[in-house]
Formats: sequence, C-alpha cells, structure tokens
Amino acid sequence: MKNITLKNIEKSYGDTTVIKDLNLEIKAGERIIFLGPSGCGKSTILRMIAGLEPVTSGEVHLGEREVTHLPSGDRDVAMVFQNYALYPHMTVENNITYALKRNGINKSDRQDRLTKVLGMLELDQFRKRMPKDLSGGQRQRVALARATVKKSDYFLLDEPLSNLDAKLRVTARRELLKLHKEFKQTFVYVTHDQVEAMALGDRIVVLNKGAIQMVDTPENVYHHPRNIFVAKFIGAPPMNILSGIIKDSRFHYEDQNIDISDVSTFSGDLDNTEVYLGIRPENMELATDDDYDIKGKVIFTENFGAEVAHTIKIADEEIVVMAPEVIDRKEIGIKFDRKHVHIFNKETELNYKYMEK
Ligand SMILES: Nc1ncnc2c1ncn2[C@@H]1O[C@H](COP(=O)(O)OP(=O)(O)OP(=O)(O)O)[C@@H](O)[C@H]1O
Repeated sequence: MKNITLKNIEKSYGDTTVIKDLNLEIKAGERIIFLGPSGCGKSTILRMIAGLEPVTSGEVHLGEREVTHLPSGDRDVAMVFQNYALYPHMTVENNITYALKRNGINKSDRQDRLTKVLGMLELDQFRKRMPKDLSGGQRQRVALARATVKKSDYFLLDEPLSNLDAKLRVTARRELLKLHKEFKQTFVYVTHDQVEAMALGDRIVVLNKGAIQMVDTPENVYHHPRNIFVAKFIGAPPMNILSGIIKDSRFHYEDQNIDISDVSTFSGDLDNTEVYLGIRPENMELATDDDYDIKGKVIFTENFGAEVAHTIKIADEEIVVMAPEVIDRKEIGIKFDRKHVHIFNKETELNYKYMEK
C-alpha cells in the first residue's frame, strides 16, 4: 500500500495556527498537487508528511504505518526541493548514488539504477561533472535522478521547477510524468503555479490560509469550482464575478439583467436572493449586433497572441472577455454561454452546485 492519510492535522507556530484540522486521503500511485497562494501552508504540509516538521496534533499514515512521530530518515520517502540541494563536492554520479551506498545497496544494483536513471533523464554525458559545471535545468534533473533511484514508494516535491525558465519547465514536466509512469510512486507535489498543477495532477488540493478549499480533478477544479476562492485562484485571467440579485429568473446587475433560467444550478428557490454570478473570460463572446446579454465599455485590451483579453467596465465592475482579435469599439454587447455560468451563495461563497438542496 502506498496511500497517504492525513487525519485531523493541525500545525501552529506559537499562537499562530497555520494548518487547521486537515483531513486528506491520498491514493496509492496518484499524483496529488497542493496548490495555493504564498504562505497558505503547502510546504508545511509536505514537510509534515516527510517528517521534517512535527505536527502539533493529528496523525500521518504512510500506507499501513503510522509515522506521525517517526524521524524523516525512517519514513522512506524521496524528496526534491526548489534549491535541489546537491552535494557540491561530488560528481553527478556520486550525487545520485551516495545515499544508496550509505544504505548498503550493493554495487551492481547501484550501477543498474544509475544507468537507468541517467538514460531516462538524459544525463549520461554529465555523469563525471560537478554540480557547479551544470546549468539549472541539468542540476534539477540530477536532483530528480537522486530522488528516483531511492525507489521509495513516496515521491515528495516542493516547487522543484520554479528555478527553471518557462521552456525548461515544460520539458521538466514531461520528465516528471515519464518518471511517474515508470515507477508509479505516490507523488505529492507543491506548487503555486496553476499551469503546473493542471498539467501534472490527477487531483489538485486547493488551499487557502491553511484550509482545504477543494480537492478534485484539474477538470473539475477549473470547470466546477467549489467556491469563489477556487473560481478566482484558478484560471488566468480569473473567473469574472458579479454581485447582484435574482428576480423572475433573471440575474439583475445594476440597471441590466440576464435570463438565467437555463443555468443548471438555478432553481426557482433562488428568486429574490442576492448572489454572485461567475463566468470565465473564454465563456463569453463580444457581440457584433444587438443580440447580447449585457453591455459595457471597453477600457483596455491585452494581446496574448492566440487571443485578446478585453477589459470591459459594466457599472462599477470590470470584467475580462476573451476574443480572437481586438474589437475596436467603445460600447459593446456581451453574450454569456449559459452552460458555463456559476451561481455562488453570497454568504458562504459556495457554488450552489455543491450546496445541499
Ligand atoms: N518556523 C516558522 N515559524 C513561524 N511561522 C512559520 C514557520 N514556518 C512557516 N511559517 C508560517 O507558516 C505559514 C505557511 O508557510 P508555508 O511555507 O507552508 O507556506 P507555502 O504555502 O509553502 O508558501 P510559499 O508558496 O511562499 O512557499 C506562513 O504564514 C509562514 O509564515
């Protein structure tokens, strides 16, 4: 069994609680990603799984073993950090095999593991080099190789790609997927980069202020956000949110209104309720005629190449709408794709999709 169970985990530093009653079951062999803004507690959770940070209360289980109070060295986890932490005075191959040797793995097994990982990560030609003579991307691959040869059931990674440029990050993501396919370890990965989370995760744990906001597939986290935080944190530009009131099956925003009777989470019970309405920039269209839902003023455009983001002011709110090209008009109508409209409770900020009827 390679699953990880976190039970009622709390972590405080003095009077400050940074993780509150966290419960999570990570399945054997899955790639789980902790995603959230800076300071939300992602690294702390990873370090508690690794045994580098004690929990204040709660339990950590690795498979059948309760490891809450076991030192890190006895937990049998492989780790890669943002700064790689290679041994500066050792060659690439010694960096990769040093821990194996210390753990009594025999020479021929060490050589087999080394040869395989050097091949997989295209490091063969660098095996005799010292870390200082490698590029950032090469060092990062050595750190991955060093963690991989341990053949641990658990692979814990804390922002391992954040020192790489955008192009190298794409290559490195593929390498990580390749390693996972080969070794099928349970993979716990911390990042604040949502693209990385979407690309690498079987499931994403979205965190804010030490509390889980949503745990689900990348698809559901993006298309069916559980609350306003997730809706706004995932997606660039983020989901547009308008605050208004529902009357007669229409969402009223300032002096305009939109028919929402076709929205799947709308029910007659919501009539006369103040809500937030959410829709992603790519789920709206700029109208070239009078067939539109709401109207506003274009105040800013930003060209992303494949698409152009139009910032549009409606009353006091600004929303962003994607279009294939710049629409050079001041006043513009906007059409909403009803399939992608979300309605959120004003008090709890929960998506009505996830609220009990
Ligand atoms: N040793 C410590 N003493 C006091 N507070 C700490 C300590 N270590 C971490 N914290 C606090 O715990 C919170 C969570 O930190 P953590 O490093 O887990 O966040 P993170 O989500 O990984 O952030 P980042 O993405 O910036 O690395 C932060 O508010 C941080 O200031």
